[in-house]
Amino acid sequence: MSHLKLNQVSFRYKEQSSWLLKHVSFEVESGSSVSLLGPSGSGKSTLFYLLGGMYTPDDGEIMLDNMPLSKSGMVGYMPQDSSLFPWMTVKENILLGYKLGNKKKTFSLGNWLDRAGLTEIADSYPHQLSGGMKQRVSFLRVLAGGHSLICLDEPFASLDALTRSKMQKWLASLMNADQTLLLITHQIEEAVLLTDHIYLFPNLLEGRPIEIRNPFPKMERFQVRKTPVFWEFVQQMEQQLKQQT
Ligand SMILES: Nc1ncnc2c1ncn2[C@@H]1O[C@H](COP(=O)(O)OP(=O)(O)OP(=O)(O)O)[C@@H](O)[C@H]1O
Repeated sequence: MSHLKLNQVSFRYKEQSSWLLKHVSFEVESGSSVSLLGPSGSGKSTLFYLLGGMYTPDDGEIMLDNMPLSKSGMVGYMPQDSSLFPWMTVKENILLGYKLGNKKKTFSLGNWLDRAGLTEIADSYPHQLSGGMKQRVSFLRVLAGGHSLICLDEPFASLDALTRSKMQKWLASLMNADQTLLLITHQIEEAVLLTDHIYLFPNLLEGRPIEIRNPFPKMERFQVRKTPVFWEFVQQMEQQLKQQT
Protein backbone atom coordinates (compact mmCIF):
# COMPACT_ATOMS: atom_id res chain seq x y z
CA MET A 1 0.00 0.00 0.00
CA SER A 2 1.22 3.56 -0.67
CA HIS A 3 -0.02 6.71 0.93
CA LEU A 4 1.30 9.79 -0.86
CA LYS A 5 1.51 13.21 0.73
CA LEU A 6 2.81 16.42 -0.82
CA ASN A 7 3.42 19.16 1.66
CA GLN A 8 4.00 22.71 0.32
CA VAL A 9 6.09 21.52 -2.61
CA SER A 10 7.69 24.26 -4.74
CA PHE A 11 9.84 23.85 -7.82
CA ARG A 12 11.23 25.76 -10.78
CA TYR A 13 13.58 24.70 -13.54
CA LYS A 14 16.98 26.42 -13.34
CA GLU A 15 16.31 28.39 -16.53
CA GLN A 16 12.92 29.66 -15.32
CA SER A 17 12.61 32.88 -13.35
CA SER A 18 9.29 32.08 -11.69
CA TRP A 19 7.91 29.13 -9.77
CA LEU A 20 6.23 26.38 -11.78
CA LEU A 21 4.93 24.53 -8.71
CA LYS A 22 4.21 26.69 -5.71
CA HIS A 23 3.32 25.35 -2.27
CA VAL A 24 1.53 22.37 -3.81
CA SER A 25 -0.17 20.23 -1.17
CA PHE A 26 -2.40 17.21 -1.52
CA GLU A 27 -2.72 13.62 -0.40
CA VAL A 28 -3.61 10.38 -2.10
CA GLU A 29 -4.96 7.68 0.16
CA SER A 30 -3.44 4.24 -0.09
CA GLY A 31 -5.25 2.09 -2.66
CA SER A 32 -7.22 4.97 -4.15
CA SER A 33 -6.92 6.57 -7.57
CA VAL A 34 -6.66 10.24 -8.45
CA SER A 35 -6.71 12.16 -11.74
CA LEU A 36 -4.82 15.43 -12.01
CA LEU A 37 -6.49 17.89 -14.35
CA GLY A 38 -5.05 21.27 -15.28
CA PRO A 39 -4.22 23.35 -18.33
CA SER A 40 -1.41 22.44 -20.67
CA GLY A 41 1.93 23.67 -19.35
CA SER A 42 0.73 23.99 -15.77
CA GLY A 43 3.41 21.59 -14.53
CA LYS A 44 1.63 18.23 -14.20
CA SER A 45 4.37 16.19 -15.91
CA THR A 46 6.96 18.08 -13.89
CA LEU A 47 5.19 16.95 -10.73
CA PHE A 48 5.58 13.35 -11.93
CA TYR A 49 9.31 13.98 -12.54
CA LEU A 50 9.56 14.96 -8.87
CA LEU A 51 7.69 11.82 -7.82
CA GLY A 52 9.96 9.73 -10.03
CA GLY A 53 13.04 11.32 -8.42
CA MET A 54 14.31 12.90 -11.67
CA TYR A 55 14.28 16.31 -9.97
CA THR A 56 14.03 17.31 -6.32
CA PRO A 57 11.70 19.98 -4.94
CA ASP A 58 13.27 23.35 -4.08
CA ASP A 59 11.05 23.49 -1.07
CA GLY A 60 8.53 21.33 0.77
CA GLU A 61 8.43 17.57 1.07
CA ILE A 62 7.02 14.53 -0.64
CA MET A 63 6.22 11.64 1.67
CA LEU A 64 5.42 8.08 0.68
CA ASP A 65 4.08 5.96 3.53
CA ASN A 66 5.32 8.61 5.98
CA MET A 67 8.89 8.37 4.65
CA PRO A 68 10.55 11.08 2.53
CA LEU A 69 10.52 10.18 -1.13
CA SER A 70 14.25 10.64 -1.35
CA LYS A 71 15.36 8.45 -4.19
CA SER A 72 14.14 7.57 -7.65
CA GLY A 73 12.55 4.24 -8.39
CA MET A 74 10.06 4.24 -5.53
CA VAL A 75 7.13 4.77 -7.89
CA GLY A 76 6.16 3.19 -11.19
CA TYR A 77 6.06 5.83 -13.92
CA MET A 78 4.67 5.64 -17.43
CA PRO A 79 5.49 8.70 -19.57
CA GLN A 80 3.31 10.20 -22.33
CA ASP A 81 5.06 8.27 -25.09
CA SER A 82 5.61 4.56 -24.58
CA SER A 83 9.45 4.97 -24.47
CA LEU A 84 10.19 1.33 -25.17
CA PHE A 85 13.77 0.40 -26.00
CA PRO A 86 13.75 -0.27 -29.77
CA TRP A 87 16.50 -2.89 -29.61
CA MET A 88 14.62 -5.00 -27.06
CA THR A 89 11.70 -7.33 -27.71
CA VAL A 90 8.34 -6.96 -25.98
CA LYS A 91 9.39 -9.60 -23.45
CA GLU A 92 12.75 -7.97 -22.77
CA ASN A 93 11.23 -4.51 -22.39
CA ILE A 94 8.76 -5.81 -19.80
CA LEU A 95 11.38 -7.82 -17.91
CA LEU A 96 13.54 -4.72 -17.70
CA GLY A 97 10.76 -3.17 -15.60
CA TYR A 98 11.03 -6.12 -13.25
CA LYS A 99 14.84 -5.96 -13.05
CA LEU A 100 14.80 -2.25 -12.25
CA GLY A 101 11.83 -2.53 -9.90
CA ASN A 102 11.64 -3.37 -6.22
CA LYS A 103 11.42 -7.17 -6.77
CA LYS A 104 9.40 -7.57 -3.57
CA LYS A 105 6.56 -9.07 -5.59
CA THR A 106 6.84 -11.93 -8.02
CA PHE A 107 5.98 -11.23 -11.64
CA SER A 108 4.72 -13.98 -13.86
CA LEU A 109 5.55 -12.80 -17.38
CA GLY A 110 3.57 -15.49 -19.21
CA ASN A 111 0.45 -14.81 -17.19
CA TRP A 112 0.63 -11.03 -17.76
CA LEU A 113 1.34 -11.37 -21.48
CA ASP A 114 -1.73 -13.53 -21.66
CA ARG A 115 -3.94 -11.11 -19.71
CA ALA A 116 -2.71 -8.27 -21.90
CA GLY A 117 -3.30 -10.20 -25.12
CA LEU A 118 0.39 -9.88 -26.03
CA THR A 119 1.52 -13.52 -26.00
CA GLU A 120 1.77 -13.76 -29.77
CA ILE A 121 3.94 -10.69 -30.10
CA ALA A 122 6.20 -11.42 -27.11
CA ASP A 123 9.25 -11.70 -29.38
CA SER A 124 8.40 -8.73 -31.60
CA TYR A 125 10.23 -5.41 -31.51
CA PRO A 126 8.53 -2.07 -30.74
CA HIS A 127 8.65 -0.86 -34.37
CA GLN A 128 6.47 -3.84 -35.32
CA LEU A 129 3.66 -2.86 -32.90
CA SER A 130 0.60 -0.62 -33.18
CA GLY A 131 0.26 2.40 -30.87
CA GLY A 132 -2.19 0.56 -28.60
CA MET A 133 0.12 -2.46 -28.30
CA LYS A 134 3.08 -0.24 -27.41
CA GLN A 135 1.05 1.40 -24.67
CA ARG A 136 0.06 -2.01 -23.30
CA VAL A 137 3.69 -3.17 -23.26
CA SER A 138 4.71 0.06 -21.59
CA PHE A 139 2.01 -0.37 -18.95
CA LEU A 140 3.07 -3.97 -18.25
CA ARG A 141 6.64 -2.74 -17.85
CA VAL A 142 5.39 -0.41 -15.11
CA LEU A 143 3.36 -3.18 -13.45
CA ALA A 144 6.38 -5.51 -13.58
CA GLY A 145 8.25 -3.03 -11.39
CA GLY A 146 5.98 -4.08 -8.51
CA HIS A 147 5.52 -0.55 -7.15
CA SER A 148 2.33 0.12 -5.29
CA LEU A 149 2.20 3.77 -6.44
CA ILE A 150 1.75 4.05 -10.18
CA CYS A 151 1.89 7.34 -12.09
CA LEU A 152 0.50 7.43 -15.63
CA ASP A 153 1.04 10.57 -17.71
CA GLU A 154 -1.67 10.79 -20.40
CA PRO A 155 -1.17 7.12 -21.23
CA PHE A 156 -3.69 6.99 -24.08
CA ALA A 157 -3.44 10.51 -25.52
CA SER A 158 -1.95 9.39 -28.82
CA LEU A 159 -4.58 6.72 -29.53
CA ASP A 160 -7.73 6.94 -31.65
CA ALA A 161 -11.06 7.11 -29.79
CA LEU A 162 -11.97 3.44 -30.23
CA THR A 163 -8.58 2.05 -29.17
CA ARG A 164 -8.51 4.51 -26.30
CA SER A 165 -11.87 3.29 -25.07
CA LYS A 166 -10.71 -0.36 -25.21
CA MET A 167 -7.49 0.54 -23.38
CA GLN A 168 -9.38 2.33 -20.61
CA LYS A 169 -11.44 -0.80 -19.93
CA TRP A 170 -8.32 -2.91 -20.12
CA LEU A 171 -6.45 -0.71 -17.65
CA ALA A 172 -9.39 -0.71 -15.21
CA SER A 173 -9.47 -4.51 -15.32
CA LEU A 174 -5.75 -4.84 -14.58
CA MET A 175 -5.40 -2.44 -11.66
CA ASN A 176 -5.24 -4.21 -8.30
CA ALA A 177 -7.14 -2.99 -5.27
CA ASP A 178 -3.87 -2.45 -3.38
CA GLN A 179 -2.39 -0.18 -6.04
CA THR A 180 -2.48 3.59 -5.71
CA LEU A 181 -2.91 5.35 -9.04
CA LEU A 182 -2.13 8.89 -10.11
CA LEU A 183 -3.31 9.72 -13.61
CA ILE A 184 -2.68 12.82 -15.68
CA THR A 185 -5.33 13.31 -18.32
CA HIS A 186 -6.93 16.12 -20.30
CA GLN A 187 -10.11 14.08 -20.74
CA ILE A 188 -12.69 14.50 -18.01
CA GLU A 189 -14.52 11.40 -19.21
CA GLU A 190 -11.35 9.34 -18.74
CA ALA A 191 -10.83 10.77 -15.25
CA VAL A 192 -14.38 9.79 -14.26
CA LEU A 193 -14.02 6.30 -15.73
CA LEU A 194 -10.69 5.47 -14.17
CA THR A 195 -10.30 7.28 -10.86
CA ASP A 196 -12.03 7.73 -7.50
CA HIS A 197 -11.08 11.39 -7.10
CA ILE A 198 -10.41 14.26 -9.48
CA TYR A 199 -8.05 17.05 -8.45
CA LEU A 200 -8.43 20.25 -10.48
CA PHE A 201 -5.49 22.63 -10.70
CA PRO A 202 -6.25 26.08 -12.11
CA ASN A 203 -3.45 27.74 -14.16
CA LEU A 204 -0.25 26.78 -12.33
CA LEU A 205 0.11 23.94 -9.89
CA GLU A 206 -0.32 26.09 -6.84
CA GLY A 207 -1.65 25.45 -3.36
CA ARG A 208 -4.34 22.83 -2.84
CA PRO A 209 -6.30 21.50 -5.82
CA ILE A 210 -10.09 21.49 -5.89
CA GLU A 211 -10.91 17.91 -4.91
CA ILE A 212 -13.96 16.24 -6.42
CA ARG A 213 -15.08 12.79 -5.38
CA ASN A 214 -16.26 10.53 -8.19
CA PRO A 215 -19.92 9.74 -7.38
CA PHE A 216 -19.91 6.56 -9.48
CA PRO A 217 -18.71 3.30 -7.86
CA LYS A 218 -15.71 1.66 -9.50
CA MET A 219 -17.52 -1.44 -10.68
CA GLU A 220 -20.33 0.51 -12.37
CA ARG A 221 -18.48 3.28 -14.22
CA PHE A 222 -18.32 1.67 -17.65
CA GLN A 223 -22.04 0.83 -17.44
CA VAL A 224 -23.06 4.27 -16.16
CA ARG A 225 -21.13 5.82 -19.06
CA LYS A 226 -24.05 4.82 -21.29
CA THR A 227 -26.52 6.92 -19.28
CA PRO A 228 -27.28 10.69 -19.26
CA VAL A 229 -26.36 11.02 -15.59
CA PHE A 230 -22.72 10.22 -16.41
CA TRP A 231 -22.55 12.86 -19.14
CA GLU A 232 -24.31 15.46 -16.96
CA PHE A 233 -21.56 14.96 -14.39
CA VAL A 234 -18.83 15.23 -17.05
CA GLN A 235 -20.41 18.50 -18.27
CA GLN A 236 -20.60 19.92 -14.76
CA MET A 237 -16.91 19.16 -14.33
CA GLU A 238 -16.13 20.82 -17.65
CA GLN A 239 -17.93 23.97 -16.51
CA GLN A 240 -16.03 23.95 -13.25
CA LEU A 241 -12.72 23.54 -15.04
CA LYS A 242 -13.56 26.44 -17.41
CA GLN A 243 -14.47 28.69 -14.51
CA GLN A 244 -11.29 27.87 -12.63
CA THR A 245 -8.78 28.18 -15.46
N1 LIG B 1 13.23 19.56 -18.46
C1 LIG B 1 12.74 20.80 -18.52
N2 LIG B 1 13.55 21.88 -18.45
C2 LIG B 1 13.06 23.12 -18.49
N3 LIG B 1 11.74 23.44 -18.61
C3 LIG B 1 10.88 22.41 -18.69
C4 LIG B 1 11.32 21.04 -18.66
N4 LIG B 1 10.24 20.24 -18.76
C5 LIG B 1 9.17 21.06 -18.85
N5 LIG B 1 9.55 22.36 -18.81
C6 LIG B 1 8.66 23.53 -18.84
O1 LIG B 1 7.83 23.49 -17.69
C7 LIG B 1 6.51 23.92 -18.01
C8 LIG B 1 5.51 22.88 -17.59
O2 LIG B 1 5.68 21.70 -18.37
P1 LIG B 1 4.95 20.33 -18.01
O3 LIG B 1 5.27 19.38 -19.11
O4 LIG B 1 5.28 19.94 -16.62
O5 LIG B 1 3.41 20.78 -18.08
P2 LIG B 1 2.09 19.89 -18.24
O6 LIG B 1 1.07 20.49 -17.35
O7 LIG B 1 2.40 18.46 -18.03
O8 LIG B 1 1.71 20.14 -19.77
P3 LIG B 1 0.88 19.20 -20.80
O9 LIG B 1 -0.48 19.06 -20.21
O10 LIG B 1 0.89 20.02 -22.05
O11 LIG B 1 1.64 17.91 -20.92
C9 LIG B 1 6.50 24.22 -19.52
O12 LIG B 1 6.67 25.61 -19.68
C10 LIG B 1 7.70 23.46 -20.03
O13 LIG B 1 8.27 24.08 -21.14
